[in-house]
Order: sequence, then C-alpha cells, then structure tokens
Amino acid sequence: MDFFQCLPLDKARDRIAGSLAGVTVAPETVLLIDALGRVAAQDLRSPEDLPPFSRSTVDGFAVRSADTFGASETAPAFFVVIGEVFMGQAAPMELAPGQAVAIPTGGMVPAGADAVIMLEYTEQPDRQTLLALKPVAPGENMVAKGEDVSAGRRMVKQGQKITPGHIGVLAACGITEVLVRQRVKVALISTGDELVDIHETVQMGQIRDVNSYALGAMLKEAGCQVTLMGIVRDCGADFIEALQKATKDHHLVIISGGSSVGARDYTVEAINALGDPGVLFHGIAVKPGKPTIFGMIHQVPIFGLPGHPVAAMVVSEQVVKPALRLLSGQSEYTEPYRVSASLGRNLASTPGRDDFFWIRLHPQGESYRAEPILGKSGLIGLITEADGMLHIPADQSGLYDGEQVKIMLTRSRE
Ligand SMILES: Nc1nc2c(c(=O)[nH]1)N[C@H]1C(S)=C(S)[C@@H](COP(=O)(O)OP(=O)(O)OC[C@H]3O[C@@H](n4cnc5c(N)ncnc54)[C@H](O)[C@@H]3O)O[C@H]1N2
Ligand code: MOO
Repeated sequence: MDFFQCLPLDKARDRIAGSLAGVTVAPETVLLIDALGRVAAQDLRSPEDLPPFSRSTVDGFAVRSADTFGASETAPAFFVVIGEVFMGQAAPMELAPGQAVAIPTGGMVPAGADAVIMLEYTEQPDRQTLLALKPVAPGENMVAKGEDVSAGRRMVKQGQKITPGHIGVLAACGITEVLVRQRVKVALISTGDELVDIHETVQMGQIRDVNSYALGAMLKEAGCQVTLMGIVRDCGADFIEALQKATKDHHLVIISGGSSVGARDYTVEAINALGDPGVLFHGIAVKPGKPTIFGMIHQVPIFGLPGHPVAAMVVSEQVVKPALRLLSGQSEYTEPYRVSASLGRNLASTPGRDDFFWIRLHPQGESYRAEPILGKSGLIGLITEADGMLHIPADQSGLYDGEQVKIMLTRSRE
C-alpha cells in the first residue's frame, strides 16, 4: 500500500466508522457516583414524579392564590392561620378559603393551597391572623408535584455521556446503580530505537518517550482505561509480540512512530500479519498527520500515529476520538465547543488537504483574536500555549488576517 495515496479526512473517518459498525464495548453496572463521564447503556426513565409532592421555594405562608387577588399594603387580604408545616413532614391539613399555613422553604404545600406568599410581604398582628400585602399568582413560589420531572420521563438517553446533572436527577429518583458501557481499554505502544522511558537517563542521540504520556493523558481525559505498553525497539519480532499482547486485552491499540515509509517501519507488516482485515488505510490528506495508519486485527481497531508528538496529538483529536465515541457506544456526535475569533495573521493552506493549526486565544473586546502557534510538528513545547485548534478544510487555500474563524477548544479556561 502506497502511503502517498492519501485518503481525504472525511473518507478516512467513514472507513473507520464502517469498520467499527456493531463493535461496541460491553455494558457493566456501576454505582451512581462512579457513572460520571460514562456512556449510558440504556435509557433511564424516572420511576416517579419529582418532586413527589408540591414544595414551597420560599419561607412564607401557603394560601389559595385567588384569596390574595387585589391585595396591597393599603388593602391587605386577611387570612386565618390554621397551622404550620414542618420540614420533612407531611402537611396533614387541607386549606379552606381564607385560610393560610406557615411554611418553610422546601416544606410540603398542603392540599387546597396553590401558591405561597413570601414572609416579607405579610404582617401578623397576632398568631392566628395574617395580612397579605400583595397578590400571588397560581403556582407562585412553589414547585408542583411532577413539575421538575414527571414519572416516566427519560432522564438519560442510551449512548449519552453521564454528567453531574444526570447524576443529580438520578439521585433524586433513588437510582443507585447505572448500566453503562465499559471504559474503552486502550493500549499505547511507542516505537523507536531512539526512545527511552522518562525514568531512564537519556544519552546523546536518545529522547524521552513523549507520546505514551501525552496520548495517554488525552485518552484518559476522554474516559479511557489506558495501558502504557512501553517502548518497543524497531525490531519485527518484538513488535509483533507487543502488538499481539495488546490486541488480546484491549479494545483499541495505538502505536506511535514507525508509520512513515522507512527501513525501520514495521507497523503495516505487523498489522497485516496478525489478522484480518489488516491495514485499511495508510496515509491521510491531513497536516500534520499524513502518515497515519488504520487497521483492524479481527474486532480490534489499530491506529499507527506519526512519531512527532504534536502530529500524533492532532490525529488523536481528529481521528482516534471519533473512533472512541463509536466504540464506547456514544449515540450522538457532539461537535467540540467552538468560539468565534478574528484570525491574527494570514494562514496558507494546501487545497486538497485538511490543515489543523494550534491556536492561542487572546481576549479582544467582546471576542477573541486567534493567534496560530506556528512551528514544526516535532516541537512539543508549543502545545502548552494552545487553547484550541483551527481547521482549514481541504476545499480552502488559506485564510486572511482578520477573518472570522471558529476555534475548537481543546482546553477550558477555569
Ligand atoms: N521522506 C519523508 N520523510 C518523512 C515524511 C515524508 O513524508 N517523507 N513525513 C514526516 C512526517 S510529517 C512525520 S510525522 C514523520 C512520521 O514518522 P514516523 O511516524 O515513522 O515516526 P518516527 O520516524 O518513528 O518518528 C518521527 C519523529 O518523532 C519522534 N518520536 C517518535 N516517537 C516518539 C515518542 N514516543 N516521543 C517523542 N518523540 C517521538 C522521533 O524521534 C522522530 O523525530 O516522518 C517524517 N519523515
Ligand atoms: O504529518 Mo507529520 O505528522 O506533519 O508531523
């Protein structure tokens, strides 16, 4: 396979999606608190109304709203206070016209009442008498039974990533365990005779293995269970053994380095040797990231990423992450958050190739100025400055200084 026959990015993504159709990690049950960030393996519907009874949202008096009609400071509405609701207890009384009940924030609104008047808009000449100094509308200052979530409503959709909000609503319904997809188990292999692990001392000519750590961190952030398989020397037999081991216990394998055409490049041969269908493409029309490899060894997708760390990170973001979403059963593709910005300089791009630029955002008035971080793809130091990425699609030949662009955020400013 000739890697200079580069596949367009959209075709590469389609080929990956086609290969992963029906390949999804198995479900497992986890405790609610451990479900954060996991992908729901089933729809979750509320077994009950939330709140299960009407509740006050203020400290005040539960009343019939009609009884407060026309009330004002000069002509207050009169009520007889028939009792008090206590926090955490059922309200046993039923309000008749002209009656009011003292109620705390969160207390159960008694039968017959349809609104709560805030304490500060009332006066109590004595314990039994209440003056309402302004009217309240039906439903004011209270949450009706089932108003938050009605029984049977879908709270989480199968394939959705579970957020703190989902956890909250599930807790409110008393759901203690959730069926989610397993974390995608990813094995990372770095290749290259020049690489040493970060714990070792580097000799002249050697460099530390950046990709295992940078890619491992990206994948962990994406919710994967990551195994660093370490560095494999550029030798056919060792490499095949490492890859075989990785495919046995993982859902996805990433190899970095050894993807371009060269005497030491065993990745393609090894993937083809280990099982069908083998390599499905080698080379994508993307900069950086051209020498990317994708293959499947039986049901396990294998990515060969460029050795240059920054290029490997771009490909991870743009190509590996969509594959992870499919593997983890995520039903919806949510575009990464983008912010509008004005481009800070002219940027040339080659038509027929998708270009990605790392961007630093500078606040400018109500918006941002996008400053491209330009440098060779081997320079990892650049990326620490980046807030996001700019994509120039294959059908464009560049952008001008001052043009409005959309930046995909790769980090949040907290
Ligand atoms: N004649 C050509 N040479 C190259 C081309 C080309 O089109 N024609 N493409 C260049 C591009 S672009 C890239 S990217 C690299 C891809 O090469 P490989 O994927 O085979 O990777 P290596 O040769 O093993 O490494 C490239 C570079 O990255 C460093 N590296 C590798 N792994 C790591 C790691 N884990 N941590 C840190 N740095 C790593 C490695 O030392 C090399 O400097 O090919 C170009 N060549
Ligand atoms: O394609 Mo290389 O991956 O530009 O750095």
